[in-house]
Amino acid sequence: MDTLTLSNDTCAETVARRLAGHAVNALIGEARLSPKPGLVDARGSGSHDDMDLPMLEASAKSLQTAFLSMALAGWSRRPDTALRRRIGAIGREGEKTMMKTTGGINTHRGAIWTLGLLVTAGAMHDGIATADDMTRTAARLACLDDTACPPAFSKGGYVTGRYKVPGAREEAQSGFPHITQLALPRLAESRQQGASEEEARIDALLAIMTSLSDTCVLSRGGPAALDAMHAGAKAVLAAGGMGTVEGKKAFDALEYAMLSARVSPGGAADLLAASLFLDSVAVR
Ligand SMILES: CC(C)(COP(=O)(O)OP(=O)(O)OC[C@H]1O[C@@H](n2cnc3c(N)ncnc32)[C@H](O[C@H]2O[C@H](COP(=O)(O)OP(=O)(O)OP(=O)(O)O)[C@@H](O)[C@H]2O)[C@@H]1O)[C@@H](O)C(=O)NCCC(=O)NCCS
Ligand SMILES: Nc1ncnc2[nH]cnc12
Repeated sequence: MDTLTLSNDTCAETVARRLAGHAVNALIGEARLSPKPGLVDARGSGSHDDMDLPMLEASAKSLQTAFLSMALAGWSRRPDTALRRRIGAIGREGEKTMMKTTGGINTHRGAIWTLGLLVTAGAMHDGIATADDMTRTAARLACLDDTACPPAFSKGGYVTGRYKVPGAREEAQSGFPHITQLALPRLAESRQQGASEEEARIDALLAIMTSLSDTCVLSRGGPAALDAMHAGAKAVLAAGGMGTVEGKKAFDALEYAMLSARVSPGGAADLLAASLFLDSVAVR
């Protein structure tokens, strides 16, 4: 191996480890963030009776290897079908590892998809890219067919077909608009307005919840629950967000509604984790 190859390999490994580490940290940061309506957080299990914070943290840590493999596979490459198939295969292995870790509970299937694409995209740009570069490249990858992916029933596939709305696949294929147009701008705005870091992150989650067709909410609660989530999240932000007394009051009402309907915005949680990932690795 010549010196150039060796240094390129070393660089790939260093960048891939950094990206995978940030992805896991983003998942842990999302899981610990409190309060979140309906979701598992540091206070409890929200609308879930099969998940808790230690399980989410263990699940996040178990995905380090999958994210590392995706980043190594994507290093300095352009999007093509071979790469799409490769990360699909790694993603399915990651799902198996997650399921083994959680005893069969689906904690992070959507996150493996969203963060997997973004980690790969980051490595395709050699670890030096803006959030827009990474989301655009991830979208190109998501638009490619993974012909090796076995067809299987999914709740997301069922509700997106039934209610004619976009789901996780379409969010990625359209360049993650809920991250680039809602979460990241809101995170910056709330920080600038003097909200604490925790409050700013909750505001970013709420910004996603104002508009996402979250298939977790749809499959448990139908369109009425989804509409209530959109309206409730808008009310919190319109009241000034989590950094204000009125915003916190509106948040309590939203949380009460989501817990009563036993719904939980798992898709929005994944997109928040992906936003935190981009916030920590993207070049500005
Ligand atoms: C392309 C895939 C994402 C599959 O998508 P599909 O929609 O067909 O399948 P689902 O199994 O439904 O997974 C989608 C998960 O994505 C999250 N999500 C939901 N809505 C959106 C949205 N609009 N935009 C982005 N992301 C979204 C969500 O994941 C989170 O919630 C899960 C927990 O849900 P919960 O309802 O609480 O738990 P369940 O046990 O499922 O239900 P209950 O019984 O409790 O009610 C958890 O996974 C969170 O992460 C959706 O669940 C992709 O997964 C795929 O093709 N995979 C194959 C392998 C591959 O290619 N991997 C990727 C390599 S990069
Ligand atoms: N905090 C959380 N609670 C429930 N489901 C999730 N999926 C991803 N993050 C989650």
